[in-house]
Amino acid sequence: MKVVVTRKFPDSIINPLRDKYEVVMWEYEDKVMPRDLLLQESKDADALLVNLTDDINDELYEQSPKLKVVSTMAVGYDNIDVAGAIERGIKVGHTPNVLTDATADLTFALILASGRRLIEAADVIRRDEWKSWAPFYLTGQEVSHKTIGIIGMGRIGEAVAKRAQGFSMNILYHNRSRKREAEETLHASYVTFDELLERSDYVVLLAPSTPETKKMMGHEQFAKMKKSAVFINTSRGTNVDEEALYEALKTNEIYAAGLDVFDQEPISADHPLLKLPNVTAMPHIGSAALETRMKMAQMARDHIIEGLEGRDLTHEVN
Ligand SMILES: NC(=O)C1=CN([C@@H]2O[C@H](COP(=O)(O)OP(=O)(O)OC[C@H]3O[C@@H](n4cnc5c(N)ncnc54)[C@H](OP(=O)(O)O)[C@@H]3O)[C@@H](O)[C@H]2O)C=CC1
Ligand SMILES: O=CC(=O)O
Repeated sequence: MKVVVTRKFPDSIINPLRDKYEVVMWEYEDKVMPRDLLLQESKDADALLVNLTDDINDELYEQSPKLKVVSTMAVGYDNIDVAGAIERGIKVGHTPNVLTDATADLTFALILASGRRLIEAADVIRRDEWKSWAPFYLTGQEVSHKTIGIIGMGRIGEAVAKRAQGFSMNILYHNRSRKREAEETLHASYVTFDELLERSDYVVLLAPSTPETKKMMGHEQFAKMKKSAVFINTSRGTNVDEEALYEALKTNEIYAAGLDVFDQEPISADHPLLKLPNVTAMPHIGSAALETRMKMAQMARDHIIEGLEGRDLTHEVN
């Protein structure tokens, strides 16, 4: 059987696949496998080990009759046509849980960095512009004791809430469904989307990218936020209307934003958002801790073996 791997992985990850199957692996870790090559190699492939930059869609399924497993090294699977896969009996695997803490850590780092202007302050020193201590120099927003509103209180949302408890924050959340257990253990209050926007000092978006969440943060939503509020997005860029976010930040309708994800990735340095001092931007590194990425790679690899051996995938999307 043939497995196509769309990024270069270390031998320790790939050798267990090589022991059993023919493996075709793209030669770069940091470059996307060209679409035409992916399509070419997928024609007789039994399984694909992919990531969030690969578009796995009908065009690919139609020309890959042997395909049995698509395993992505990510928890989000908005780049995969899951319904199309299921229709064809193709199993789809993803990597939840192992990246929850690392992504929650990065989310909280963005909360602190955006609220307390850390990147702006570090840049002042690098540019040799620090003149003296001053009473109101580089003052930001407090984090401790403030209200955090989590949109998408799932695995990562709950892990962010746990961190927020350590900062004595008041925790609000909004999901499509209530999570009574989380309300008890995390002392979180369920509120409507609008109430969350109106009351939160830190609005944190952690809902997946779906047709329902597309641009769920737009002009109307930013207008409802406090002028002193900080917006954090570690979910997907498609969940935000970036023009509306730019306007809200530029006109001080909101205080700041911390962003790990963008509508177009990689975002260009010319993008208007990146010209604003009150934007802290990261290149989609939510889960980028070495130990985490190794666990994700192992899990994604193991899903290939499980699927090709005819077993259920440990973390199957259905
Ligand atoms: N920046 C990065 O590097 C990373 C980003 N991510 C992103 O984070 C997302 C969340 O991951 P994870 O916590 O593991 O996923 P979960 O599925 O555990 O949580 C997602 C939560 O979002 C809620 N949700 C879904 N649709 C809506 C909606 N329309 N409105 C409000 N809430 C909604 C769900 O609750 P309910 O169904 O009740 O609405 C659920 O509680 C991923 O899908 C991915 O996009 C993940 C890892 C790393
Ligand atoms: O964005 C990352 C993911 O795992 O999803």
